[in-house]
Amino acid sequence: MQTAVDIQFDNLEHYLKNLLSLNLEKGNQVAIWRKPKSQFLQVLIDSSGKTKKVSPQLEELPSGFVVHPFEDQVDKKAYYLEASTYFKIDLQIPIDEQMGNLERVKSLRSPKESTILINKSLFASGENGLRESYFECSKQDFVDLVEKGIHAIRKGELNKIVPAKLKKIELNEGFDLVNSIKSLIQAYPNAFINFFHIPEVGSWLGASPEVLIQTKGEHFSTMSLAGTQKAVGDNPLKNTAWTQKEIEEQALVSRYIVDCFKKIRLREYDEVGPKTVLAGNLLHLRSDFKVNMQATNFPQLGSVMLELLHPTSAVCGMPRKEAFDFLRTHEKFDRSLFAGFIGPVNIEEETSIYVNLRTARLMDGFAILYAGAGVTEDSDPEKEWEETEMKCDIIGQHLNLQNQL
Ligand SMILES: C=C(O[C@H]1C=CC=C(C(=O)O)[C@@H]1O)C(=O)O
Repeated sequence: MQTAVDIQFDNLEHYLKNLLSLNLEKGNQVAIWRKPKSQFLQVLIDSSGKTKKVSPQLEELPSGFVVHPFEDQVDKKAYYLEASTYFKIDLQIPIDEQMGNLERVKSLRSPKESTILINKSLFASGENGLRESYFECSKQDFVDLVEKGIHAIRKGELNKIVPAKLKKIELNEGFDLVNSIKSLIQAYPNAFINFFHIPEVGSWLGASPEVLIQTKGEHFSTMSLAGTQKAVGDNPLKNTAWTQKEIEEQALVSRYIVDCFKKIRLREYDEVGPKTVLAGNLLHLRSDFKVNMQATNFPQLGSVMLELLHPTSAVCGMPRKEAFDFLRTHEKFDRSLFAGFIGPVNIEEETSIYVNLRTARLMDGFAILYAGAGVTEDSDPEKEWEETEMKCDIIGQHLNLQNQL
């Protein structure tokens, strides 16, 4: 075995495979992410050996990573990985030129050996807690749910609803997590690429397009993201037309955010948009909201808005309570962490919480993909189904890659 001093890694993948195999084997909790448009891969390891839950009073938390399911917990708490170790890797610099800034890995395994060990630890986990979510959702189940939603909207019980489905796909025997992370990073520069592993909860991999709340210094931001179509042609951002249904669907999410600001009597905010944005090979409509927390005297706006916003009408519906009750009654599976929120807290003086969308739960031999679609009065169930298929593909395409062992 080589010692820490003379260990040489061929490349980023080789280093990450060694780092992950060692930490997963030890039972550590791990979060790895790359923020939209960033050149850094950020790595957090919680080696406390304890699964922790905290109230998401973000401003008071030490550096960490939060993970909250779609449903509010009885105790209103989120899983919390504390940063026993935190560092970042510059994706534009060869790994051997930045070893001094990275977590030391004290033994060198071949990529193949590391991948086998990663899979052993990755899949040994997650047996507790969220098991009831393993359920197959047929096309008919989803279409029926959309029709029920449209019916409830026509009766005036709801304005908008976001039914979801789950889709089980087989994983190749040599599933290569690190290769999938790398592939997602390259494919989706505008997404929040994330992987997290909490032994008692499970392992998830995703590429979220949606910020729930972000705070940096005195700046707070959030966004309303909705309306989906496939990006086609040379310049989809300029040449896309949106239907009334999609415009309304997104406007309802913006209205939801503005209603939250109203609840706390916050009047000074900037709203820009909606504009067309690219998320993978999909287009959405997005409006950005910004608040100066110092000027408005709202130092805790991050936590306050997190509580008010989640789950937004981009993943649940409007009115929130009625939409939530509708999904609880009619959606036949547990969303688990899908459409919950995840992200780094107080790391480098920034907090960035994303909606857990375009995501997969990694299981032994298979993955569960999740996707929802915003339904309004004018929705076509068949089209909503196709939309969820496209959303599932965003992650699904990057799981069973050519085996590179
Ligand atoms: C619920 C999802 O996306 C939301 C975010 C953007 C566009 C959406 C839509 O067009 O329905 C959804 O509201 C999902 O990806 O599963």
